[in-house]
Amino acid sequence: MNTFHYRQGELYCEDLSLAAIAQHYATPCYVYSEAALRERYQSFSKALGESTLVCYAVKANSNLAVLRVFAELGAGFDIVSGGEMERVLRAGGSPDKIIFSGVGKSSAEIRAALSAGIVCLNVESAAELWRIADIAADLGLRAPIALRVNPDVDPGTHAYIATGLKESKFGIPMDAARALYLEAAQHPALELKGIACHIGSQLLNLAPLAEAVLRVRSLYEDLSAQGIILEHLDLGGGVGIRYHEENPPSPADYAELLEQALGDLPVKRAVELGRALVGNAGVLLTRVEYLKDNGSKQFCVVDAAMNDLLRPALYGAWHDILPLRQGTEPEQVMDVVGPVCESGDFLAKNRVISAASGDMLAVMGAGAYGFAMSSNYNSRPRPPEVLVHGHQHRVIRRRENGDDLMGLELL
Ligand SMILES: Cc1ncc(COP(=O)(O)O)c(C=O)c1O
Ligand SMILES: N[C@@H](CCCC[NH3+])C(=O)O
Repeated sequence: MNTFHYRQGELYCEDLSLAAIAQHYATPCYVYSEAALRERYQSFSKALGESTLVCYAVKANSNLAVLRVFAELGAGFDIVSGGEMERVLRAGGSPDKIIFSGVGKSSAEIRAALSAGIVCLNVESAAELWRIADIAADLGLRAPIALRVNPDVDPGTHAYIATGLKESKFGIPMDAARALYLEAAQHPALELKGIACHIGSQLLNLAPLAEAVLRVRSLYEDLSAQGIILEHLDLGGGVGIRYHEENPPSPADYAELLEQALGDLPVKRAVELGRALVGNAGVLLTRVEYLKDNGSKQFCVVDAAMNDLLRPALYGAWHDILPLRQGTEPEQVMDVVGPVCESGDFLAKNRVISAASGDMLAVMGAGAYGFAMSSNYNSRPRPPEVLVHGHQHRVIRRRENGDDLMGLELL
């Protein structure tokens, strides 16, 4: 699907000119395509089939309107906080399709999740397991749980977003998990539902995931042999997307991997996809304030910054930057930088760009971990978010103003 495309020199989102949107809402501004959200979810859910619950990993983009699109499509949700659970429920998500991951669930979050009746808590340590058991017993419930195992495989991604290596804080080592299942099976307030695993994000090569899935399978078989029959295997998220020249796995590649590894088991599956569902459904629009020549270095100073899109500063991540109107300015090699007082505040380094002051640009691939990781650093209001549907656009989160930035403080 060609969500963002040029028509007569203007960049469009679906049937709307992004320049017109930038003029309407001012910049910086996030824009998402509803058609792209739907298409990405449907292609994964179709490829993976009915035996797999496709959960949307809310952390990637937790806007209520985005969540509502996925809820309407029947998605499950992978959450990592009580706040994310509130948002999913507010957007119409069903508790019986919510999975709760994360290494540091508080007692209040566990109590809220159990009371809401979510389908499974993915447990990350023995200490957390016994806390969940105590809270469930106190509530007079049985807690539905999976242990998140750490398969110790190298996902071949950026170190900050690799989660399945033994030195990472996530999951329980396989042998410890095996023993913990046997103990947990004796506890009356625990209901053993499945096994969970997630090895990292922006996976471009499926071989490490295949290895992890085989380790999960082996644990499932061991437990079955000991009389512990689990209902589901949650294989996590992490399918990568194309930001620049990557060649990410397709939904069909991913489905084939799961089918080959698990197709003969009488067990349901869940996946937790974030970036693959929303990453290329969104852009960040920005305007060029100044071109600046420091002699040896050229800068394109724009009105979006690391507080709006942190990925380049945090991971050195590449995002394509395209003009909203293809112009005639000569191309130059420039750093695209924002107004924030940090030398790490850049959206691109040494990029060939044709731009003049006042031009508008789109930072591509900004639908995942864009607004979700934004902040008010330098007391900058966070940008609005806009959803496009065919010829229509609507604001789905308004721009923050000075009152938003000071409203919670006491002099
Ligand atoms: C447990 C868990 N599930 C799902 C995801 C979603 O990852 P992605 O956006 O790469 O699909 C993450 C993030 O890495 C995660 O930690
Ligand atoms: N924030 C990361 C992904 C983190 C995945 C969550 N475990 C990124 O932008 O690539």
